[in-house]
Amino acid sequence: MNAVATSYRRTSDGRQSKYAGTPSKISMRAVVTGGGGYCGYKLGCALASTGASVVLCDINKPLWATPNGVVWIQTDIRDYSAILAVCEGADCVFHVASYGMSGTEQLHKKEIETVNINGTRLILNACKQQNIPRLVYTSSVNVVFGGLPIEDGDEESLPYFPIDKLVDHYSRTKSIAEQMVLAANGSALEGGGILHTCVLRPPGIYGPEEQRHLPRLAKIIERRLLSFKFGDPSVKMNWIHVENFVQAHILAAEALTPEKNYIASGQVYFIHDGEKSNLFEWLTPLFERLGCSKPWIRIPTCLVYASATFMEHLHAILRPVVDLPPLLTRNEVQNISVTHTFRIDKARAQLGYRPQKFDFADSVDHYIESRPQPSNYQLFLNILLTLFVAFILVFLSSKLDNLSVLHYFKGRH
Ligand SMILES: NC(=O)c1ccc[n+]([C@@H]2O[C@H](COP(=O)([O-])OP(=O)(O)OC[C@H]3O[C@@H](n4cnc5c(N)ncnc54)[C@H](O)[C@@H]3O)[C@@H](O)[C@H]2O)c1
Repeated sequence: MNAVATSYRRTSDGRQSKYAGTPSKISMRAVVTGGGGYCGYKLGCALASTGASVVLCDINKPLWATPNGVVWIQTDIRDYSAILAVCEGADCVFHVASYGMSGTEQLHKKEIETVNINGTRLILNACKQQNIPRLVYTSSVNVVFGGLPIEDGDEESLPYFPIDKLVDHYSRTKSIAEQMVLAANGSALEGGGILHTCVLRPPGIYGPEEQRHLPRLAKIIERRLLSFKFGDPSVKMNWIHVENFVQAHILAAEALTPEKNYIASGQVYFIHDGEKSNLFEWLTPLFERLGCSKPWIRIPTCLVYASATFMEHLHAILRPVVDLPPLLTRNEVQNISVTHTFRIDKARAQLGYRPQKFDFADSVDHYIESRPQPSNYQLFLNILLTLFVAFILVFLSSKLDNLSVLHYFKGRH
């Protein structure tokens, strides 16, 4: 607890905020769960730069140095006594931590459920016990998108996608956690007062030093595993730059205060850059900077979906021996091949959210400049993987008509 107290005393004086619409000075004691991860860390640093004192609570240490006003405390959000200690004296919790969003993590059901559902429950309980009046929850567009097209959807008209029909544990658990957070809005705090909660639903996040999507996509492209494209070229999705993500979170926390009439209390908001694009077009700078040609072979989405199903099963069978990451999961195939775009009018109107313009190519440049060069062993592995995937695709093509999963997928479109 000393570390927390020390960090709180180190509250810096007000410096100018570079985040549009956010106050230039924030006197807040904030806890950021998942603060060791990309977005949580950036959020914590931005809060500190505006004068807040910040505790990053995460099982993992941030990859980057913590500036003045920020302290990292190793905390598992499934450990209630640890959370209680970290939350003591805080004014606002940004609950950013999650598990299982992409790649092989998506298949680790038990970890996903304990972190995303149980962890969220404990965080909410800690807010009530430690009299923390504000909680901003980072959710995901996946709570409403489950593989059926959504064009310019808004918060009021889109229902939750039925939980039992979501194909991945991450989306299912984010949906359950989001609903728990909203249900907790208005709960009594133990020392008097009320807990105000709100939810932000970002799409895919990008930015310099992003660790989750960009390095993985680059690897896949370099291994020529993305030599094919799938899905209709008119399919669109949104993205959000990490600085816009940060801006929205700071504004949401402000909008849970009496000064802002608690306007965000019990509300959900879609947030993104205010643009939509086709994934394969959007990735053009990455293909170019890696010196790889853009995919020109178009293969049926149902074939890719079948491969993803096969790879998920293979992963489950082999997991006791080796954790073989699937190239794509079913959820990722849906994300790429089905339009899902959202309106951000509500965030603009109620939070004052004003997304700044960013170029994905800048994040790619940053990645290319800072990454280590691939070794000969990695190049050899790339060739092996390319052959393996080619084999699976040929095998599945020959079985195409016999796979019931394809009939299922075809039936949805
Ligand atoms: N990255 C995206 O494209 C994207 C898209 C939509 C929504 N989101 C949401 O945004 C949030 C942040 O995403 P990110 O890209 O920074 O992810 P990230 O993986 O970089 O960060 C998540 C952090 O949570 C931490 N964590 C996991 N289990 C924990 C536990 N038991 N206790 C404490 N900490 C734990 C991890 O160590 C990690 O540092 C997440 O809630 C995610 O669901 C992300």
